[in-house]
Amino acid sequence: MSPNSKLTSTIAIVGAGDVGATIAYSLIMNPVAGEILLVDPKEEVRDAQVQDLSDATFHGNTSTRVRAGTHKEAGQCDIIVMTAGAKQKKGESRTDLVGRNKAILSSAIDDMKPFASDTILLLVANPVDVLTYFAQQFSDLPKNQVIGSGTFLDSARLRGILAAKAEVAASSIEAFVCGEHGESQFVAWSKASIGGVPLELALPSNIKLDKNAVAEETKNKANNIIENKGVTNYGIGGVAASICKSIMFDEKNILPVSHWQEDLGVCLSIPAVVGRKGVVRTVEMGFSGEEKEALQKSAKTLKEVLEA
Ligand SMILES: NC(=O)C1=CN([C@@H]2O[C@H](COP(=O)(O)OP(=O)(O)OC[C@H]3O[C@@H](n4cnc5c(N)ncnc54)[C@H](O)[C@@H]3O)[C@@H](O)[C@H]2O)C=CC1
Ligand SMILES: CC(=O)C(=O)O
Repeated sequence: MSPNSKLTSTIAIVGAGDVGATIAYSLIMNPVAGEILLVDPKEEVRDAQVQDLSDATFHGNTSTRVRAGTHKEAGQCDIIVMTAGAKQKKGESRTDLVGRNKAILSSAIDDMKPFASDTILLLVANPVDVLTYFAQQFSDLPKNQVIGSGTFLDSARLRGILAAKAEVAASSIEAFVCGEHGESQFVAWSKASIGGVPLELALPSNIKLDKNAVAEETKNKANNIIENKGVTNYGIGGVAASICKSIMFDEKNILPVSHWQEDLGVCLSIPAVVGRKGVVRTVEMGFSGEEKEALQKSAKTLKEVLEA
């Protein structure tokens, strides 16, 4: 898509803080929507973000207009990206945010109703898998239309780490983190490949891969960033914009997003086909026995948070 082609779609970003604004910026740099609405009860911050982001549209993207919007208007957009909520302070886990962010989600959804029938609600606020589940309950939208960014960000981090070790482009690596966007996540090592060749075979012979260390480094990356700058915003900015693009242009990319798992009774990430209808289908991964166990464990952890 040329940056100046006519774009007619609308994306609302509910929560115009660090993450919301960075997602908007990514959507300006990689044009997806004709209009981006920022929604936030902190009006001064929201309006300042609108002005700053509007300045960014002068450089190449004249198709996207950024403006302040209401929750009601957000409910009518093609995609609603939900970033409203508290973020972790140093030492806090994502699940520590559940009480505060469930209340914010519930009131924001009430304010947005009634939703356009084909809107896609994309959850980003944490704990993202738990909030995706609650958003499905509160919104009454079809479950395939309510998805979370899930382990897409963790998978991007994993690919970056593997790419540096293997000395190849991250785009040539196929590797997924699955399960919870949190402590119980796991790497689907049995499906990892480089250039279509199984990881073990494709790695240079002088590289000894410590899988546990790589999985831990991947999992801990958010905490390490938050420890030093207080927020993670650029990674999720790119990831959320990619999901929006796959939805808006009906690209049907396979993305590890959080979505409803009928057999597990929770929302968590398994790679899925993502298009204009949201999750089109979950990919049958053929997990190894160990990975199946890790998936069950992740679902159990999430159920405990849902039922607490
Ligand atoms: N899923 C992921 O991979 C990632 C998730 N996050 C999560 O994103 C969330 C947002 O993080 P930041 O932007 O850094 O926080 P922030 O504090 O900078 O911004 C949050 C914004 O939400 C707004 N807000 C509160 N209630 C609202 C409502 N009812 N309607 C609209 N806006 C409302 C606040 O006024 C604030 O401006 C956090 O929960 C954080 O943990 C952050 C990075 C990655
Ligand atoms: C904050 C968060 O969830 C992340 O950066 O992974």
